[in-house]
Amino acid sequence: MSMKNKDLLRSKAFVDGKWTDAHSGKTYDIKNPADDSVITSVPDMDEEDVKEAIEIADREFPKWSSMLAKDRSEILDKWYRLLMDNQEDLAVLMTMEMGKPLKESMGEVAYGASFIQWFSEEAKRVYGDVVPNHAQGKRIVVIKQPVGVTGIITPWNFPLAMITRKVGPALAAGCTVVIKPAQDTPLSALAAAYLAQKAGLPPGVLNIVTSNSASEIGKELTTNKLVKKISFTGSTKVGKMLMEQSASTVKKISLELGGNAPFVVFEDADIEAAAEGAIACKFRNAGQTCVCANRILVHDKVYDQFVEKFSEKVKKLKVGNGLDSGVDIGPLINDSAVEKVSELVEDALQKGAKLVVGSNKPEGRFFDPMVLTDVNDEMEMFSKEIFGPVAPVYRFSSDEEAIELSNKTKFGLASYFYSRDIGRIWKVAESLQYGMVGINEGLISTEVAPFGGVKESGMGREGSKYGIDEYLNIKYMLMGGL
Ligand SMILES: NC(=O)C1=CN([C@@H]2O[C@H](COP(=O)(O)OP(=O)(O)OC[C@H]3O[C@@H](n4cnc5c(N)ncnc54)[C@H](OP(=O)(O)O)[C@@H]3O)[C@@H](O)[C@H]2O)C=CC1
Ligand SMILES: O=C(O)CCCC(=O)O
Repeated sequence: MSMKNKDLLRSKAFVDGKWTDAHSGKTYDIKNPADDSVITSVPDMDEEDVKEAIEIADREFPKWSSMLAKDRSEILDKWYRLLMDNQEDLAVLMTMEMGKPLKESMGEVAYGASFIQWFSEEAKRVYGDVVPNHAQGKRIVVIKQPVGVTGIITPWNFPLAMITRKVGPALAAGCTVVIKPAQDTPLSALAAAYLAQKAGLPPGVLNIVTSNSASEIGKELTTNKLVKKISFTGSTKVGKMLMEQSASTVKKISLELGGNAPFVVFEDADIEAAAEGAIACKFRNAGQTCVCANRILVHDKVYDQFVEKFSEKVKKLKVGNGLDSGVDIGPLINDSAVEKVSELVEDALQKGAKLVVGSNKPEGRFFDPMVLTDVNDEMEMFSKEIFGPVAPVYRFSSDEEAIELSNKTKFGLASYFYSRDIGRIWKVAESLQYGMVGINEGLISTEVAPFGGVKESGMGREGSKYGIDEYLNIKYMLMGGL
């Protein structure tokens, strides 16, 4: 399968509305993780390049932010339509650079585009307030203003959606942006920028700096005084570092970091629905999402029944190159991801876990999806993000134990549980220390709901009516002498 519109494959960075090389002239290759074939190469930019992009974004900020919201909205809406008109080509490109099955890439393009559509609408609804006055002869008015130049750093697992759900609200609010996509997956971002330009986005409002020197680019974005906001999705380790660096200029920050999602099946659950939900939740993107079920916890009474049903479904998942039809699970992103998954499984096996489905012997970067039983909280995978197609199934025997095990982690992003008892549903949902809870549901991502975590999973919310606030400052004006 190949792309019809070859113009969507870009091999340069995008700065000031121009397709740009690195000052140094350096480039690096982008490879398909399924077979290591080189797709193209992109500029390997450095501190000097990103500094220039920041200055351009700063230069454009006054014009973009003072444009009528309705006009910004129209450009975003046009961009949304172009993304959807090119859904298939963008999906092929995404599968080539990232490996996920084509059907998931199609889904991600629609999901990614939905943030642009949603925020094209929200752009027109940035309301202020009139506060009842506290003293005679005075008036208080509250307005919201765009934060300013925004630095955006995104991961490889959702090469388009992680960008659009930051860029959508940022542009809608009136901010200009400098984006550093993941080094492995810059092509979806560049294709989206190409379409943004076609939609009429003025030069310099959206800039993409490609680089395989993340720390150099990150340092500049987080310490440059012209950047007023940092929005990051990725590992907790890097998120903490960026937070620390951003402290030097006290930037506003949004962090969407790692997760360790529990997926709890109570004894009164619809076991068939729970097994189906666990498949979607665990194996989406070959398990490489921060909201994937990382720990499946099942009540003792229904444990064997669940494992049997779930295992039957896992055995049916087809592994292969994401571009081939019918594939459910593609390759992992790179060799270090394969190594990390193997090590976590090996640690569990050594501590007594049983591998009941799949294999810990990858073929290249492809794993047969695994189900592990006899797992416990002493194993490393209980507390670490697996980020691979491995489903450990833990046992519990009371609601209290399920809640305690679920919350026994430094992370607090997504959680899921299955039950049909309304009293239990409220109690458990309120007790889970997570930003998001799926109840009898394994897929929770949508542009209309606030996505985000608590504890070391980060801060801030993306999508929904709340998402745009991350890119706005509140100002209050007190008028006296009336
Ligand atoms: N919450 C989530 O959605 C995600 C969580 N993860 C977790 O993190 C693990 C590691 O994945 P990985 O891709 O390495 O995640 P990282 O956090 O390393 O990467 C995410 C983004 O941050 C960039 N980055 C890396 N180091 C720095 C730095 N010092 N300064 C500024 N930016 C930096 C990366 O650039 P570059 O690509 O150039 O290295 C990428 O753009 C995964 O196995 C998973 O557990 C990973 C991805 C997403
Ligand atoms: O893994 C991530 O980085 C975000 C999860 C994707 C989503 O469901 O929005």
